[in-house]
Amino acid sequence: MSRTRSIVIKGGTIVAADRSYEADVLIEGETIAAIGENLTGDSVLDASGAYVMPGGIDPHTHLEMPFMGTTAAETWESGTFAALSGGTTMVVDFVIPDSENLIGALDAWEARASRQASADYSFHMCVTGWSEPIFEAMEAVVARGVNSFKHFMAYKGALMVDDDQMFASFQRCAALGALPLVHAENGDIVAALQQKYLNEGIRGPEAHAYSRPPEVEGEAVNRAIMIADAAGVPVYIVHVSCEPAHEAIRRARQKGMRVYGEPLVQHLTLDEAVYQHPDWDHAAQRVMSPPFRDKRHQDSLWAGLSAGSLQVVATDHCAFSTAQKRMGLSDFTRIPNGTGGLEDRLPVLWTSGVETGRLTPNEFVAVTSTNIARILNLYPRKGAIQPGADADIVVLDPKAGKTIRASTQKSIIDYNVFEGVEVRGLPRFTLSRGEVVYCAGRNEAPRPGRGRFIPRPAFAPAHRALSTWKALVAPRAVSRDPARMPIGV
Ligand SMILES: NC(=O)NCCC(=O)O
Ligand SMILES: [Zn+2]
Ligand SMILES: [Zn+2]
Repeated sequence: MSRTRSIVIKGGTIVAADRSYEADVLIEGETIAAIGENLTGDSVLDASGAYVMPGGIDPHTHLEMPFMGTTAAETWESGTFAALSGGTTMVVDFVIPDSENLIGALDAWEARASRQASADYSFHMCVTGWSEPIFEAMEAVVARGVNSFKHFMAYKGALMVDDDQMFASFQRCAALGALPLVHAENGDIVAALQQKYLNEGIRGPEAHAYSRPPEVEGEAVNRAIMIADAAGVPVYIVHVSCEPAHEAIRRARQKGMRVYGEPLVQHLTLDEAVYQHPDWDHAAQRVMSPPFRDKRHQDSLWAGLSAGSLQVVATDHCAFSTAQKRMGLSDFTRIPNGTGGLEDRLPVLWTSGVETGRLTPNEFVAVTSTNIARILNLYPRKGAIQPGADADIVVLDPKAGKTIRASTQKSIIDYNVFEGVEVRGLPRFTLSRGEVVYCAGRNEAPRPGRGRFIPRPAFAPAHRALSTWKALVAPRAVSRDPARMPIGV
């Protein structure tokens, strides 16, 4: 019988969310077998001078997403290769059903992913309406290992749900032990502002930002949090871009509410000046919702990450080609919304976060991997360097650097929103379930289809705690002595 081959990662500093220490990591097969000194194995990966971290988890991607009359050009094959080469070993993508057939949509996403993905993956299911079949299907979705449901408060006339639909779906999430996610922008106000700028003849990408001011996001985040509280369920706000949104999350968490906030690496580092760029393509390539903001909002997001009021840094990787962006040449509302970042999230965050002292290396691991593994009930299989965990590991070299260029990226998109940015903190090796899937200096793509669907059970610990508490404090009928009741009614 053949013995499982082992690998030892030697000479590095293990950086976990809670501490850093020097040790070797022994991998047998797909999992971590031991952590200690002087470990031996069949082969050795040299991590001297480098950090050994849990592989990044990007909980917000839209690979090959059908959206705004086209389909995001980044495929599962190119997107997951890009992810691995940037140190991200797992993505969580959004299934968008175009009918009440949630399971059919899940099957379609799974078919694309299982054929092409080289990184592990999981899914969130989108709830884009409300009906008895959707209510029923949500249970079947959870049984398939998908424990999170996304709701869009924007994209009126397309994906947007109203408050009553969202409340009904949140209640269903509470009962099923699932986590609701929310794209929080007031879709009615956005639609009205879009019309106003079109009427005024402001038709370029700059109007995209004008029509989605921070207040529109702040209002929606407050509303989503209140609706979640009324439904008795935790809530996760995606792509938090500004202080009013962060403020709502911060305030709720101070009251003990179980609310999570996810800024994107793009919102932390790129600003709204891009929409004023004289080159139309440059501005349109950066159109996403919510739009990039000014420095005041970026400072708020950074503060939230170090203070703990924001927990996760994602990308919302939803990448369209320049040709696709030009669908909105004469009308900004037709520019497909979305930007890329999967390949660049870790190096950009390392450079702008850890190298500047805004994040410690341990906080970096927390916001790129461990926190989301906990929130999505994947921990410690993912998001941890410990015996028994999947050997999803990035050996990050803090001295290795590059200038980001679309011409050299793994992503198949013809531009990069971080073009020209100098970064350090590049992967020397990326391992996915014990296999070296990326090695700096070698341009070998991993095998498409090697990635695996990772099921996520319902009732994460925070969900269980909140439902216990809500049951304890739920309104109850007062039991009265009949002698103290009025007679004759
Ligand atoms: N964010 C964005 O502009 N596009 C992707 C879809 C979404 O998350 O709203
Ligand atoms: Zn969104
Ligand atoms: Zn998104």
